[in-house]
Order: sequence, then structure tokens, then C-alpha cells
Amino acid sequence: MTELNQLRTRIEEINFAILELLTERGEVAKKIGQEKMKAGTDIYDPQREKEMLNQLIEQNKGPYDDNVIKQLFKEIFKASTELQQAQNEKHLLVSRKMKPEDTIVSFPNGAEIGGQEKIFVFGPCSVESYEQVDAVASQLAARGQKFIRGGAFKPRTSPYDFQGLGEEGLKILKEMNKKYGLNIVSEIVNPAHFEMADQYVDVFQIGARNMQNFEILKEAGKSNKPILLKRGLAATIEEFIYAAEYIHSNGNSQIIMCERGIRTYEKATRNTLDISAVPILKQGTHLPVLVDVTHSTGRKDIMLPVAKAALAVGADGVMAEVHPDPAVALSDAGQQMDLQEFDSFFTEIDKARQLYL
Ligand SMILES: O=C(O)C(=O)C[C@]1(C(=O)O)C=C[C@@H](O)C=C1
Repeated sequence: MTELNQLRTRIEEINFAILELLTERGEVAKKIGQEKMKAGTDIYDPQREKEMLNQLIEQNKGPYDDNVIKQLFKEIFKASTELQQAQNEKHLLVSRKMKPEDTIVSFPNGAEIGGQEKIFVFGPCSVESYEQVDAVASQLAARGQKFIRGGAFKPRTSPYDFQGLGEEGLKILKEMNKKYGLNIVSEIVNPAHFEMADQYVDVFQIGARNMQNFEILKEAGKSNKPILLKRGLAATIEEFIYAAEYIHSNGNSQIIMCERGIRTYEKATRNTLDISAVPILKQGTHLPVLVDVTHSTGRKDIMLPVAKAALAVGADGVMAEVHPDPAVALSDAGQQMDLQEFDSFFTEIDKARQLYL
């Protein structure tokens, strides 16, 4: 054997030895990941990585430069972090790895979210009066709709803005359920309200501002009604999924995810609709996903194409706000559709819906 061949054989042996050690290291990292999940600590630990790099540099006798050693080990740490994350995700109750089949949220009136048919959730931003909600509800019922949304508790940016009618608003919504058989979707902002609201509401909404209000999430987990969870204004998809996991791990698997746009530097729309979140959520979780085209765009002129895009990328339905007289609405006056606008919007989006039957 030539000298070159001998050296190459030795290099190959060393490769296998490194591989064996990497395999062992990966297994240990996975166990560390499990312990971290139990303890609820972050997987990525830059302080620990820094300490290990310092130890390695101290021991480094060459021929590789300190920086090269650092780079190589940083890659190893990164690979371990990814391994730990993938493993922990696999164990999430909301993950598709845990439950491959779609979750279908079913209602006593036969409606389903996440089933074969795509659905719509329309209604006014805030409940203002019986007449106002009835004007929208009658239109929805006439179009065979099974849901109406309306806010009775309004988490508003300014404390001086309309805060909602509270329980009175929920009572008005319940009337619409009795009169038209519509399922009521309404937001809860206080964990103590679930019990009171249970008699009026069919789907508890957790709004964007409360996506990481863990006390609300835990209480939602104890409810036996479906939860519509909106993505936080600045939440990553991972954080959104963990918020859903809070609900599931507390006992409630009837969760509907709602992408409603995130805050970016873009000012042309109210928020930036993260359309890619839809297929990512559908792939990574077994939960139904809706897209709120009102809060994401804040623009009636583009709501229809955006709603079509949502259905095209796999959303299970679309949410949008409708008000009989948006100009005098007590919240979101500029972005709610009036009944005429809604009529054209509905005709078109319903046609698009039928393409997916
Ligand atoms: O020591 C840990 O806490 C680990 O999770 C292991 C490990 C590693 O691969 O060495 C992985 C990710 C962390 O960022 C730090 C270190």
C-alpha cells in the first residue's frame, strides 16, 4: 500500500470514529432535550455553548485554528438544537406527527370546521345593538351560513375606545343563535369569564393580544367548547403552535387556528398576512386553520383576492367583518364591509369555495 493510501485508510477510520461519537452525542443531546421539555426551559442555550467553546479552545493544540474549531463545534451545537426541537415538536399534542388525521371541530347544528367543506365566519367587529347584529345575522342565515362572530369584550388599543357591551352583548348574540341557528363566535378576554359566557357562546375566541395570556389559554383548555385562537401580533408560528399546545395540554383538543396578519414594517396593509403560515400550520399540526382577511389587510379593496388566496393555500375557512352601517361602527369603522359590499364579496368567495368541494 502506498503512503497516500495508508493515510486515506486512516482518515476513513477517523471519520467512522467521529461519526460514532457524533451519533452518541446526538443521542445524549436528545435526552437533554427531553429533560428541557419537562423543565420547560429553552433548548437553545448560548451561555452553555459559549462555555463549551471556551473549554475547547483551551484544549486546542492545533493544527486547526481556534476559529476553525469554533465554527465546527457551532455547527454541531446547531445540529443538536435542531434535533432537540424536532424531537420535542413530535411530542406536541397538536402536532401532526402525534395525530396524522385532521381534527374536525363539529357543532350540534351539523356545521364543521376543518372538514370537507370550507367555511366562513362573518359578523360585526363589536356587538352594538340587537338591531345591528340582527341586520347581519339575517343576511348570513339567508345565505346558509352557520356562524356569526361579534365582539362583546373588546381589547382596544386605547382605553378611551368602546370596550364592548360585555354580557349584554353576549345575550344579543345568543338571540341570533335562537332565531337563526347560527353558532356564536365571541372573544373572551378574562379567564374568569369562560363560565359566564358558556351559556351564550359556541366558540370562544382568544384574540391576538391574548395569544400568550397563559391563564386564558389554560382556562380555555378546561372548557368543553371549541376555541378559536388568533395568532399574536408579533408571534412566530412556533409560539402560535405552543399557545395551541397550552389549550390542548389542559384538556381541550377542539382548537381552530386563525392567521390574522403580523406586524411588519409594511404600511400598505393594516398587518402583513403571513399566507405561508397556513400550509405550515396545516403540515405541522392537525388543527383547522382560518384566515381573517379583515384584520390582516384592513382594506376592503383587496379582501376578496386575499380570501381566495387563503382558500387556495389550504385554509379551512375565512373570517371577515360585516356591519350594517360601518361609518357609524363603534370599532374598526374603516375596514368592515357594509351589506352591499358583503353581498358581492360573498357571491365571489362562495364561488371560490365551491372549487374545493
Ligand atoms: O447542554 C445543553 O443544554 C444542550 O442542550 C446540548 C447542546 C449541545 O449540543 O451541546 C445543544 C443546544 C444548546 O444550545 C446547548 C448545548
